[in-house]
Amino acid sequence: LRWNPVYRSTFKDRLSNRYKNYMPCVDVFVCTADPILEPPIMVVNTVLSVMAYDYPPEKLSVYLSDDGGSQLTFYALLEASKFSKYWLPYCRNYNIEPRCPAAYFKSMPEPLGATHASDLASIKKLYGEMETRISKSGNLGRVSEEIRSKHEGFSQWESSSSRRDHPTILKILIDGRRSEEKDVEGLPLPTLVYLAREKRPQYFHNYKAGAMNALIRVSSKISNGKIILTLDCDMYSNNSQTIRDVLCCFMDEKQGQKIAFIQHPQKFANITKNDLYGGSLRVIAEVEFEGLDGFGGPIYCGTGCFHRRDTLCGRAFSDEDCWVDWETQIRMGTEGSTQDLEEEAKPLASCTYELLNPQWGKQVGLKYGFINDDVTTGMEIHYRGWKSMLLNP
Ligand SMILES: O=c1ccn([C@@H]2O[C@H](COP(=O)(O)OP(=O)(O)O[C@H]3O[C@H](CO)[C@@H](O)[C@H](O)[C@H]3O)[C@@H](O)[C@H]2O)c(=O)[nH]1
Ligand SMILES: [Mn+2]
Repeated sequence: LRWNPVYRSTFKDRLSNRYKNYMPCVDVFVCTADPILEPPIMVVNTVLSVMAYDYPPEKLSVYLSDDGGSQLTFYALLEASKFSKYWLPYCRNYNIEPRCPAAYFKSMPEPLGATHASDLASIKKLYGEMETRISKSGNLGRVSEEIRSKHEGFSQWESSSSRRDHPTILKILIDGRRSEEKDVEGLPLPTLVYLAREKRPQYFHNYKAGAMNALIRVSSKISNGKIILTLDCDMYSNNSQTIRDVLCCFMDEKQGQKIAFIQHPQKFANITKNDLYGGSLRVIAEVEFEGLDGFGGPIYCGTGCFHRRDTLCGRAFSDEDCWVDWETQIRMGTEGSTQDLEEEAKPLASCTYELLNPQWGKQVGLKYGFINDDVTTGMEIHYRGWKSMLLNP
């Protein structure tokens, strides 16, 4: 065996030319667990960065799982859903990077002319106002009655609800199937969903793996994207082209069919000047991962990773049966109202669902019982015959 690092690059223009109308639906899962340790404004920045991917919005759905079960986080997502109607057109018109608003404003963007300057000033103002409203609630420690009375979503919190004891709270804030969900320029928006799975003190919830498995099931009813991106709430997307990059690999006719997941390295923005603690993870990101890619692929690291839905749900690899029809999209529940869809999906996130379906956490979904469920899940996928890839654009 020889160390055989692999460095990949993609040809996105060819993908677009060839598969224009046949690209799969993509579901993005963002996980959060605590409105104090993970401030809602940071969480919605992550959400906005992926809502703004350069990808057809009708094929993109973003889910926020809130294990904190917090009205503060829900309120922030509600604010973000309104802000996205301005943010997405702004990103599109000026083709900006990164599309995480906080990171973008911090980068001190130079406007390209007078119109851009005025648009930049107004979007910055809108963002600032949203941030102020969100932090007001944060400082208060609760969402005011005035705000609560304006959106029916808040009524799902019962007076007895606490983070460890509450029913499933599910709200489709933007239903991409509905034609009236448009941005300020009249273009469609991606679907946006808030989920706080049911929590009861007598049931073990399996931490992040449990949250991910609830998301896999709930999203299968709502958008059922064939590709799933998992993101921690403190990790934004720094490149709007990433979905297209990833699809170049998954849809590659020679190698793509063997690929179960595509991992991106974690990059941190708040590293000390001399990187005293080695936070840039250079050995992992620049040596080990490329080397692993030459031996069947890197491990799954929990965030920044695109999976095939069917593999995550337990499908084994076989040479005869590896062809994927990316074009057809079985979108569940295309009929019916948003509310019907919510009611249909809710039972999938209940505490008892997995008691009746004990394959979850074992053969299906993220594996339970490990502190690093991501690594063990990735290794099991490899064991079932699949390969993975590293993309480090
Ligand atoms: O009960 C829980 C606990 C955590 N999380 C979320 O899971 C993510 C990761 O948790 P964190 O406490 O930040 O763990 P880290 O050690 O920073 O995470 C690294 O290690 C984990 C375990 O290997 C991976 O799952 C992560 O993706 C990876 O970034 C965060 O977004 C949390 O909000 C939940 O959703 N529910
Ligand atoms: Mn973390």
